[in-house]
Amino acid sequence: MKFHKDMLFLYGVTDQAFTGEKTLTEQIEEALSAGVTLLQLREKGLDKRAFLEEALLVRELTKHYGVPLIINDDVEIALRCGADGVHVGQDDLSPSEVRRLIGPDRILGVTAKDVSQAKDAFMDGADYIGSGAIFPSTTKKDAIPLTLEQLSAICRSVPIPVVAIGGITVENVSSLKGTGVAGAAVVSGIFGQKDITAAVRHLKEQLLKVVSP
Ligand SMILES: Cc1ncc(COP(=O)(O)OP(=O)(O)O)c(N)n1
Ligand SMILES: Cc1ncsc1CCOP(=O)(O)O
Repeated sequence: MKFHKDMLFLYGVTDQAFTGEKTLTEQIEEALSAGVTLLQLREKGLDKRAFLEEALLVRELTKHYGVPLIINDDVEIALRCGADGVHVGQDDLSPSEVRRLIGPDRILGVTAKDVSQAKDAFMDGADYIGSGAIFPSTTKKDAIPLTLEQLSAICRSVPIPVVAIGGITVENVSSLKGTGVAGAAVVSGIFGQKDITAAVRHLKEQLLKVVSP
């Protein structure tokens, strides 16, 4: 699927920590049906086999809803499940190596915590940048905090779109206005909510006031 910045508008990122009453696939289906514009399958504890099984299932769901699927960190799983792309961080496989492995047509997302990392990611073939944590995050407690000014500088520094991540909720998402982001990537603000459908709807309503076309 060809990448477009609008895909970043409301980017749902999964985490098993929030399953319980609903399974991960039930949560994902609710988020897809409610209107997330991109989905990242982010698994930190699964072995390869279980991750692939899950990725194949989620691939079918995302196809059904016409939402592109990104796999966090694992290029092999992304290729084997036929995902639309991969997201890597600064401690993962280098973006240029990932680009070589996935080819020119799949989507490559790269985490950048400063302008220099963002510029490098762009030069190495990233389609978009993920920057955060913009607000304190209980999902990734070791995430380095970024100010809104740092986020704006990253947005200005590269010609590719930037999505903000970290502690984003319906209550604080409007603070991203004016930073230049193309959207918000959200874990607990979607998957940690009892009513995922309402969370997605409310986040999208707020994001319409934040993201300029
Ligand atoms: C959209 C998006 N942006 C940033 C991240 C963080 O990636 P990374 O730094 O590799 O950390 P982990 O997700 O692996 O914990 C992301 N996943 N998605
Ligand atoms: C993966 C990641 N990278 C920076 S913060 C974060 C976690 C975001 O989760 P939440 O939206 O629940 O704060």
